[in-house]
Amino acid sequence: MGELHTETGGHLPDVRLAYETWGTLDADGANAVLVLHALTGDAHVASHRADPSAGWWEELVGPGRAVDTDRWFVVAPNMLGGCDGSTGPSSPAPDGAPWGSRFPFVTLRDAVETERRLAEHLGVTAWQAVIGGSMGGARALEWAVTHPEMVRGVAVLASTACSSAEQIAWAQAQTQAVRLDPDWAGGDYHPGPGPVVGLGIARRIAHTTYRSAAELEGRFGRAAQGAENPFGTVAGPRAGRYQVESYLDHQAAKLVDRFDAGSYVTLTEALMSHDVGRGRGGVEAALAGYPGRAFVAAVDSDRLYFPAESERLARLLPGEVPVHTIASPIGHDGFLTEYAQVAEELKAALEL
Ligand SMILES: CC(=O)SCCNC(=O)CCNC(=O)[C@H](O)C(C)(C)COP(=O)(O)OP(=O)(O)OC[C@H]1O[C@@H](n2cnc3c(N)ncnc32)[C@H](O)[C@@H]1OP(=O)(O)O
Ligand SMILES: N[C@@H](CCO)C(=O)O
Repeated sequence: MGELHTETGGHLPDVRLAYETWGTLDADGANAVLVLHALTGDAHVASHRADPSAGWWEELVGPGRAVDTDRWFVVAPNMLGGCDGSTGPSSPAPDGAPWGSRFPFVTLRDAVETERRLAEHLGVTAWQAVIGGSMGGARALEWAVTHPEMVRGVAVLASTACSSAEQIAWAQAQTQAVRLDPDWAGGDYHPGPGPVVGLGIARRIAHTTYRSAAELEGRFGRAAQGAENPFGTVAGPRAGRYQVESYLDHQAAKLVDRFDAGSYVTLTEALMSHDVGRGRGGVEAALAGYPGRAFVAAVDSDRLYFPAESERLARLLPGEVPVHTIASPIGHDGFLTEYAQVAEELKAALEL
């Protein structure tokens, strides 16, 4: 994608974006749909011939699905700063060593600029829809506000127009957990293994906010993990655990296995900076300038991206925009597990 001067004055001499596509682009380049991933997601939204493994929104995208790949050319990039093929802190800098601490602070606007260049590279002239959940929804809104002439429809699931103090607070605990791990080494831990303890703690904090208290209670309650004695964690050398501790240990290990700590901090801080109203006279003024279609959905049990925030977003978008409800007991992650509930409404609202 060439060189990038970032919003806050950083410089990347040569940005690479990894992406996947489905379907065929028409000659006018306008039958396109952009799908944007959440914090630790990737470009693999759905299966395709080259990679038949299920994607994270498998039931949304494909032949005959709500985003019908027989009709639409679907594009999904890995975000700038990520670790699934796009340029991020673990990628080589011009001197061949990983960027590490030299990787600049990036914002969602910087990510949108790299995605705009990707559109140009692919020959896409307009998006019928830009769709995302959580951080993907935040980027989708940034797209709509930054390039309204290119965005005919936007879908924002479990997300907001700007990160709230509460969301920033949870995120800060996570970035601190990574940064305060001695193996972070100021961000220059490559080749690794790096701050795996800190990253694991960050995921435990994050994952708890992605789920609901009711789900954790119903699923684990106060049960012990197998024959382990939970009181062992306090009293003795035997590290007994509650079942929910074991579950979070597992979630932490899974993320540490598949995600780079530098990317985790970079993307988390990009999301903390999210504010479509920055430099545009505030959120209200920024959203008022978007003339396209909009679809907004919230998970009823979300305790990180409250449904009330989606209602505010819908009110501020021009026209009558209803908030569609994903009914799920699990919390924020419901936009990844039960999105199919709103797939038909999304298709209708964005004329897909
Ligand atoms: C694998 C990848 O590459 S994912 C790439 C794309 N990723 C993304 O888009 C990120 C977003 N995705 C996610 O965050 C998640 O995948 C979600 C939210 C969609 C689903 O979360 P999951 O962790 O799969 O579901 P769930 O909360 O039910 O946890 C199940 C896991 O907990 C484990 N588990 C359940 N109870 C316990 C326990 N008491 N102790 C230890 N582990 C436990 C299960 O064995 C299972 O393990 P597995 O995932 O290794 O099979
Ligand atoms: N579980 C998701 C939700 C973030 O909003 C992720 O890790 O990307």
